[in-house]
Amino acid sequence: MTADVENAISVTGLTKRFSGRTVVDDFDMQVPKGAIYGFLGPNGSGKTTTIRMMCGLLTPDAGQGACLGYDILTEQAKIKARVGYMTQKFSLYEDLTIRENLDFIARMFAVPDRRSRVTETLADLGLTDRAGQLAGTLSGGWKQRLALAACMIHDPQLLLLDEPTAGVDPKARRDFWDEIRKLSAAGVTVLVSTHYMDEAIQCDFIAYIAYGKKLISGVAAEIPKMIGLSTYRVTGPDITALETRLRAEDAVAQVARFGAVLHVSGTDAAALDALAARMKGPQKWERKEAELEEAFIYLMSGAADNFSGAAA
Ligand SMILES: Nc1ncnc2c1ncn2[C@@H]1O[C@H](COP(=O)(O)OP(=O)(O)OP(=O)(O)O)[C@@H](O)[C@H]1O
Repeated sequence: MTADVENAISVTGLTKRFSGRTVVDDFDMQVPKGAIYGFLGPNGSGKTTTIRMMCGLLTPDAGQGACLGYDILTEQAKIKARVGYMTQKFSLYEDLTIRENLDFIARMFAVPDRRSRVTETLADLGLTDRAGQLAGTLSGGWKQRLALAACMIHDPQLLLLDEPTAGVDPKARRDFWDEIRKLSAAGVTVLVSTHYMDEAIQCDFIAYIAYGKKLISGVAAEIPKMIGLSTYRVTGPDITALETRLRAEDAVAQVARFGAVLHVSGTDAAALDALAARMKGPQKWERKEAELEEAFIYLMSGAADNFSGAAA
């Protein structure tokens, strides 16, 4: 057992090769206990492989570290017993009832007082009356709540979420994140792998991974500053034509449109200021603090699948 009271996870030099190809390269990371940590990056960039190594679910070819106080190389079973994993796909049995599904998972994790824990979970979910219903007949939002409850049934200290709200309606999505916030406040550490901005902005910390390398990581609110993005908010007439013109400007790294408003960002503040001064007139240009939304769009804009391009 390694003593690390502050961090739920602390790893250095994690490296993984598949068929001679390095898919995760020298990855270091600390995840504070109770944090919601988002992993962003293109398809195939190594997010899942990284997360699995950090949690002792996959053995790295190089590197070391601790997860929940246990060595990721030698104490994997102890870590696994304390991890809840919610995959993107509904992974419960559609032709078992809601109660049977919870009971099955509780049995798998050898949950003490299994029956009462299942009954309690059903009550917490508000599904006591529907305990005998087949899980496959639930709506998407309810399936997701059930899946979350199932992967929390053994009181894990670490929760892994893989694009958790893909395909779920906005209300269910908000409820889901409320639930995740409560778990995080209670000390559960949450790792989220996602491509979606509305999942990314729920995270306290963000790591951006491309081609198996961590390109940026830190407190979510500080990511725009780390990238060095400057942003202007532009409103006024002929926004669509302006958008096209701006995309051709060297000073402009990206133009994000929010209804009738353009957020124009660049990494060279002086060049962007000069452009704003030149363009001012029909449209109003106001400097604004770059936010995580802009940073997310900027980071993900190069998000062609990994290993398909020249940089692979
Ligand atoms: N068991 C495996 N054997 C061989 N190659 C693998 C294996 N697991 C992952 N890979 C490859 O490693 C690379 C990284 O995969 P990984 O699933 O970690 O990426 P990801 O960023 O999570 O992708 P996505 O966002 O699509 O889930 C990919 O090229 C993938 O094909």
